[in-house]
Amino acid sequence: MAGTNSSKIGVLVMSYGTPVSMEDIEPYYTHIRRGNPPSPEQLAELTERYEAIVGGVFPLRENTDRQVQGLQEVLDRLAPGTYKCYQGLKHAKPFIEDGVEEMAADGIREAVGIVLAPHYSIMSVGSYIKRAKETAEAKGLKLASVEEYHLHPKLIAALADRVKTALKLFGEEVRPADVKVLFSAHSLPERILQMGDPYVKQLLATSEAVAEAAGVSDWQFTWQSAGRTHEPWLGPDILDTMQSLQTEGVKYILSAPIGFVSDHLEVLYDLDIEAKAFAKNLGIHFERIEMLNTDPFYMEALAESVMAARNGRD
Ligand SMILES: CC1=C(CCC(=O)O)c2cc3nc(cc4[nH]c(cc5[nH]c(cc1n2)c(C)c5CCC(=O)O)c(CCC(=O)O)c4C)C(CCC(=O)O)=C3C
Ligand SMILES: [Fe+2]
Repeated sequence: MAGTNSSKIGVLVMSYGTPVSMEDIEPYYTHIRRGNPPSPEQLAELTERYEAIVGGVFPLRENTDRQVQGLQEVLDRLAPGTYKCYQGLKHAKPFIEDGVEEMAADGIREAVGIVLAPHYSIMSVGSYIKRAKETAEAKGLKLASVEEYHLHPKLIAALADRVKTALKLFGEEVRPADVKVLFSAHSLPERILQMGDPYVKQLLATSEAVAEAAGVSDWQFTWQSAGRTHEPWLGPDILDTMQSLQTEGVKYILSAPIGFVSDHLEVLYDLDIEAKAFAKNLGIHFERIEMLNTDPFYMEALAESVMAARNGRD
């Protein structure tokens, strides 16, 4: 049995994490809030949002499991017997640290970390990688990392394909040119702008590349899912943007949440329930592109990024 895993390169696949059950929402939320438990009102509000989208399993958990498995399959095809994937979550078990420890326990000496989020921000991908590197160092494991893949040609192709497909959801009478495509991503506190963070620039670059590949000329980028804290968050928010678009006479909106890769709360609730109802009130027909989940092109973009990072210097 010796050496079956220890000769492999570990791949730490990192994702946000989601609760395992309704009872688990409180400890999960407390972890997101760096150990400060939410107020009863905050907890009730988040629980209601999850109740609206969860039918049994929390969708992000299933999707992350499938994405890790899908990446393993592509890596096995491209480089048989070379890589072994492990999961590491930011706010739920198995935590990022657990994933690195599991690799170390399997005898793995060399690994690559990648986050299931294509755009780099110090507050998102940067913090995942920092935690992974700290544990790897403590365990004597060499860890390279993929910092971004927001312009990977296969990611752009997969997203453009989804935009083109979704433009047909408005019906035959509606010309694609009459539809406003609204790219969006998770807002972050405005102070990232003073930190020289590449997040905004990368999101605009992805939006532009996808619009071009899909032949879309009428598009805009907007933020969504801002936190409810006292500091200012990046705007405009998607609801405000839709309000302005309505006054400009826009009747059809295609939502393209390119900052996310899975069906989860920010998509299934914030867009499909909240934004859709808001649009309906404005008399706007609102549709959304399908999320990437285990899209084969997305899985290949991840696999190629992992292989490139392994061959790279860091
Ligand atoms: C940049 C970014 C991404 C995208 C990149 C990435 O994927 O990493 C992302 C994804 C996600 N965010 C998620 C869930 C939540 N995020 C929260 C709160 C926060 N998000 C933040 C940032 C991000 N979040 C920040 C700065 C906060 C404030 C607290 C803090 O400073 O950390 C809260 C608290 C309540 C609320 O504010 O709504 C929840 C429940 C889920 C899981 C959904 C599910 O379970 O289906 C996913 C994929
Ligand atoms: Fe979040």
